Amino acid sequence: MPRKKPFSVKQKKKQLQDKRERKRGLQDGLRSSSNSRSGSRERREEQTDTSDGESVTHHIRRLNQQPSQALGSRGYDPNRYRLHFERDSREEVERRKRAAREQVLQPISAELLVLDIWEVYQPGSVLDFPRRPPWSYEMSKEQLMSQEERSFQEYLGKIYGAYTSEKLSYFEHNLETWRQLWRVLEMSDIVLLITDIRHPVVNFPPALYEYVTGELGLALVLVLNKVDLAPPALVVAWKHYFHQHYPQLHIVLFTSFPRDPRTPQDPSSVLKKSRRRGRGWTRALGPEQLLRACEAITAGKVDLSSWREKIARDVAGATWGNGSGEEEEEEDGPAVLVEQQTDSAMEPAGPTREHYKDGVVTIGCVGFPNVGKSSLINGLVGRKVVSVSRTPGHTRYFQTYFLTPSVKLCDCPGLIFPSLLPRQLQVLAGVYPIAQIQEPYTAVGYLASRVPVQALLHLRHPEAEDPSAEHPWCAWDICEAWAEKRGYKTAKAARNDVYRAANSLLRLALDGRLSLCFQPPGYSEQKGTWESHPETMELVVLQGRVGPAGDEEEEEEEELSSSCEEEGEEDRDADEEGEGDEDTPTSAPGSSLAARNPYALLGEDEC
Ligand SMILES: Nc1nc2c(ncn2[C@@H]2O[C@H](COP(=O)(O)OP(=O)(O)OP(=O)(O)O)[C@@H](O)[C@H]2O)c(=O)[nH]1
Repeated sequence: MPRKKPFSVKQKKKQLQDKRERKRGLQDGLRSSSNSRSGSRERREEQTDTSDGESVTHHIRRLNQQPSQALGSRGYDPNRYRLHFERDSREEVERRKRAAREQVLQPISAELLVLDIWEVYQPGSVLDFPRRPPWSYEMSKEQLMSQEERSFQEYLGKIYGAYTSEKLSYFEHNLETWRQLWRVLEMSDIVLLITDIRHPVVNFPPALYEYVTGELGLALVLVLNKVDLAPPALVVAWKHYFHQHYPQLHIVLFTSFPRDPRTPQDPSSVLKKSRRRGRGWTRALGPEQLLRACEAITAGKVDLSSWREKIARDVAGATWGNGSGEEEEEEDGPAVLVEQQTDSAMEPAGPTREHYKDGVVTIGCVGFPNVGKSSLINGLVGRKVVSVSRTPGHTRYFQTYFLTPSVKLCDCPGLIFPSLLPRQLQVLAGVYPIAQIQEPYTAVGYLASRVPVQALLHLRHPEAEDPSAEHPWCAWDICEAWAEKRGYKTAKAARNDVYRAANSLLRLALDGRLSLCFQPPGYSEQKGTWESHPETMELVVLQGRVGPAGDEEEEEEEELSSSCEEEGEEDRDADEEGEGDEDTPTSAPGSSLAARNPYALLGEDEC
């Protein structure tokens, strides 16, 4: 019998650790390395980068884990494109929790709601996005993959070599997601960069602008989306800001859920959720503008008359989908949604790019998570063809859809580019799945320093005996007061559930019910000019024209007891939004709730 090899304690420990990891991997429903390009790395909690001879270790947190039952049933790994972020260290989380309990919140003046794109992205620095390294047909698939891995690790190494983790924003560490961007850019004739109008600078990486308009020589359309959530004057000011600094952009204003900015709303609307009924997706504002931009770009090389006819039909009410929630057969377009989750779909395109192949224009929709890419596609089509969710990272692989026989739309998963944005602001911008945040309190503090949350929600300070007396507030107090008001209790000790309250507040901000809008430099000084700008008037009229009529939307008040959220509020943002059963933000510009908000920009003097 062969003698057993001696085994050190250290080796034994390592063996056990590996075994545990393997087991955990299986429970997580992760695929075996043979099916995954990232291979065994997928199961590790750490990534090690060795560029520059230095070892840079990134502790990665993987979000949006899918249940293992989903594995394999449709022939692909649902966890392959999960969000991968650098994990906040335990010390950092503890430090932030302490700060949330101790730091008294100071209101921040309107001037500081300015976001400077140069500070956020430092154009020309290593805060770039990863590119597909050069390749040739002689390379095997494995060679190609490992070259991409290496180049990605070098990219990460450069960023971590230049900035400390504390300075860096959350950004995507999953190479698979970047591969999706590469593929979408290779396929596209026109690139749509979709941004949220409340903070378009957050969603506008200048490196992408340079790459698309310069290196690729493609047209870039900037979509300022969700314009229903900002005052029209601010929307127009942002439009001009981007025109001035990025002259090659085509800019389109869009909202999938228009509402009339002139209609005053009940201040208590912050606690109401509205359900969309009636024509739903067919009311989107912006398809006509987008068509005009595409007509200008294609300059007659593609026949877009079928798109123009479709818009005319939508406007006339004879739409492809009547918005009743029932799917309709399409009259003149193949109703094909192609899910591109296969490896072959992800392989690089040939070196020569054929524009407008077969007389079809391919429009790639890219942008950060949660900016409304999928909603925009639904809004263009006029019915739900791709699913929409509050959870960032919901779209996991790119999908294509023929809007008309000559117009192909391509929906890319949300991408988080590296920047120097505070992580709290990223959370409020919907980049991080709220239900999975380790420490939500400082993000609440960030919000409450800029929006008078206590006043808007009529919160009573937890230590206040006399409610009329002034009390200094910290972020924790706000969460505690909201838990008290909503009746959120912990299951074990029936104490105020502060974590749940913090999540709930962040969701109100994300939905636009607590409004936090940033402004371009110089906006406050020229506010009057923007308010009387002809384009502002035009936008008001346009939104009023397509905004929902009274019978198409109804509002429901959420009860102030925890029982109304028995489903588990932690999971609410994970739900896919269904047609006709959708929470929509109710704090539109001009709402009196917003009007009482001295820090946020919404309708300060509109009511
Ligand atoms: N108020 C308002 N909300 C919108 C609009 N468009 C999308 N939303 C909401 O924003 C959230 C995200 O929308 P999606 O269309 O799923 O966003 P996405 O960019 O595809 O997100 P990922 O799948 O994470 O990449 C959902 O809660 C939508 O209801 C809009 O025009 N106005």
